[in-house]
Amino acid sequence: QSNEGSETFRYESDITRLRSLVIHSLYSHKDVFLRELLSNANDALEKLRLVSLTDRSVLSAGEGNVTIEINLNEENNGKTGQIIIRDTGIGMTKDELTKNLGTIARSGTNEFLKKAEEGQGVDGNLIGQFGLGFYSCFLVSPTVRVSSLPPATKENSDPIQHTFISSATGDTFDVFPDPRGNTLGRGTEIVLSIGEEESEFLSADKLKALIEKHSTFSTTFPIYIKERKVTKIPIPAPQSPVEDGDPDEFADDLETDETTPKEESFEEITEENWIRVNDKAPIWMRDSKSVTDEEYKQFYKAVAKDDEKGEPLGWSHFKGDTGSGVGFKGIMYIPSTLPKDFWSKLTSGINNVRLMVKRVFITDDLGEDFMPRWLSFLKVTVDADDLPLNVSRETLQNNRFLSQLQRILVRKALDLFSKLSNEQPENYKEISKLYGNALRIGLLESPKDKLKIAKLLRFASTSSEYTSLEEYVENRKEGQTQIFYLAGVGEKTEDLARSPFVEKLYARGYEVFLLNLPSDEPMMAALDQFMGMTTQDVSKKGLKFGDEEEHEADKKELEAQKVAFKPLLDWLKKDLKDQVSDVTVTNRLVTSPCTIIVDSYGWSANMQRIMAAQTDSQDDPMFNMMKNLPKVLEINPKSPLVEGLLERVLDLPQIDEEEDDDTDNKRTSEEEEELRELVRILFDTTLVRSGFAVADPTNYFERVEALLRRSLGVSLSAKPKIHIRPAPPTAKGPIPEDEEQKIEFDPANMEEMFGGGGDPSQWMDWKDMKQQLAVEHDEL
Ligand SMILES: Nc1ncnc2c1ncn2[C@@H]1O[C@H](COP(=O)(O)OP(=O)(O)OP(=O)(O)O)[C@@H](O)[C@H]1O
Repeated sequence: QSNEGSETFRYESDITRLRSLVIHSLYSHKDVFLRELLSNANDALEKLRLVSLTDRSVLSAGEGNVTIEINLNEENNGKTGQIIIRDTGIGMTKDELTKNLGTIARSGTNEFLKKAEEGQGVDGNLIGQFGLGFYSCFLVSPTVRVSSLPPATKENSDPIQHTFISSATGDTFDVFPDPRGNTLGRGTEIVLSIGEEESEFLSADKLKALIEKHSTFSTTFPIYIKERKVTKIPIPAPQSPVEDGDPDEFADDLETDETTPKEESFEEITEENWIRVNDKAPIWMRDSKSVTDEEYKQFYKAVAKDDEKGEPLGWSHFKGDTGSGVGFKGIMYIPSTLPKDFWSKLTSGINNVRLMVKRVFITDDLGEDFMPRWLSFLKVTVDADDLPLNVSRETLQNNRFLSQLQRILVRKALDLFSKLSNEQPENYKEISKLYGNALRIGLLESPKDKLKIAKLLRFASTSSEYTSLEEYVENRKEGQTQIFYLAGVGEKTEDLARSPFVEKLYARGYEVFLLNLPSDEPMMAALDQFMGMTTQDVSKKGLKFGDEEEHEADKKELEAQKVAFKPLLDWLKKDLKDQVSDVTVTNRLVTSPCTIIVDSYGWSANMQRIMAAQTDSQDDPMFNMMKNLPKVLEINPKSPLVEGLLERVLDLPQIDEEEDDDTDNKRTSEEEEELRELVRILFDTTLVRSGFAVADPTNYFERVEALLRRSLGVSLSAKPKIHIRPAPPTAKGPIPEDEEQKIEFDPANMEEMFGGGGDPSQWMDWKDMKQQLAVEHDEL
């Protein structure tokens, strides 16, 4: 090299690999170079600021800033040129230039090399995860020249500006004293030579757009860019004799054009101005009191490009400390729409948390389960004041800061929901419609927060279309210790309100939650207790009004009814012994003659339907066990129908218990057989009324028909008068050709046959569909 005092150094082997990997694998993400260089410049300026705290003299060479200049190569019509980035930061000595840029492997290197060489996700994300730093400049520039000058200090009172030169491919680099002398005053200058292929970067507008995209908030130091403005100034044309005359004289003359000034008569004036690019402080760094709603909404538009409505339903601007000394500031938004694929994406993670460190964007991929999936819709920007910039994702995930941050974000989210529910009740209705299901899942998945989440839920009930658990507890009746609810997935609340399980509670004036979301029942069961009350599925055993003790008369009446109805109970128990484990008298009914309940630990009818919707559940032993758990038939002693049944049973011919089995058949009188048929119909109907499925629908319909025949006086044995004409004998020979009717099984014809379905190969495989259903169920 011709530079005086130049020394040639060999790159460390890892660095050579890193350099070539960066260049090859990130080819399509070239524009990261600017972000990385600006981030380095910011670090250098921050370091200078730190040093200046103890030694003011280092600041003598002026303010801390970054400047970007584009020099076009005029010989080449501006198709090639240079980009020069200067900072007035801490700079580097000769030694530092050599070590920092060439010979010392940095923290993330090995991990990055491993990942990149395995071909794992070498894309924008990987760039975000690793500080690729300096070597990204080789993405756009085949040779890079760095000159640097540290400030004068006691230890180094007369620093000398040095230059580092390296090409993208060689395995050596040179360092020498800058032949220009100390031109920088302080700091670092990076000169990139831009070839024709990368000429898009030789535009101030392009660079400004890149800064806006990646680094608007990346530094508090001003970034200036030199803009060239070319203006054309007309040069007054020499006076012609024609123009001396009356101009109107030629007004209609086609030749007039000839008098307009020619191109040569313009002069180009180039003005160069330094324009500040990053003059806005990011809103999350500001005091929330100084930020207007409009500004919050504007920022939301920038972070939530996928929100069609573009307006958040609420936001929270927070700052704090993780407790381990890392301060942070952030903003979280509740979007006004859920992405269409939100529920199917729940398991694959949504990257809605943008982590910045000191305003430098680090990553929006903190791993699938950084935010609990039920809160993954929140759009969050968090800026930490202190985290190593070049941490990899693995080290990030193990970072204490992140696990603390995770807890804090959940808490902030719950606080935000709670604040909105108190302060903006109308808006909260919309929120709870959109996110109610997610919050229910949150209650199921986050036992620690279940009481907080429970307060955020809203339900319909027998007394209100929209109410909360807290309001429910407030409105409870004296002595009431249970929160009553009935769940029926997808059912209308009006229909649930008419269920036999609700009628007595409703008639007595107790409030019952009417729940129809799939997550409702498991959620209520998981909640178990709320403000000292327990949750009670009214279709299950264990319901208590709470005033039973005070009403001795009621209790006595029930006892008396148990005695009076004993013959009916005994008869039913015997007759329905395969279907129910017990038959009891109940006072939970008003007009319905009977109902079927399950044990408190069993699945309700609703839950059985949910579980049955799961593919393959029929073969699942757990499903079958839960499905066949004993049910109890409860009869309403006040129902005229039940009274009628009792009379019938009492009227049955008396059976002598002493007689042996041989005579058993004779004992089954015709009356008893008829009664048995009626009871079967009543039982099946009660199953349906109670939300269960009838075991054998064909049998059920035959019984109903028999009942109808009896009431119409039609003979039970009468057969339909119908003559069945058998099909002709098996056909022989080929099918006669008839083009019009011929339908060949050709996938290309499928569209016609089924009225359009696109490319059959794109159709969902039935197996996939089953799997998807299973996934949906699991999410539940
Ligand atoms: N503009 C600069 N001024 C002063 N020192 C610099 C400058 N740019 C780079 N350096 C030095 O060179 C080192 C290597 O830079 P590089 O960008 O490759 O990695 P890094 O800064 O350590 O990581 P990251 O890219 O995550 O910031 C830096 O640590 C710093 O010491």
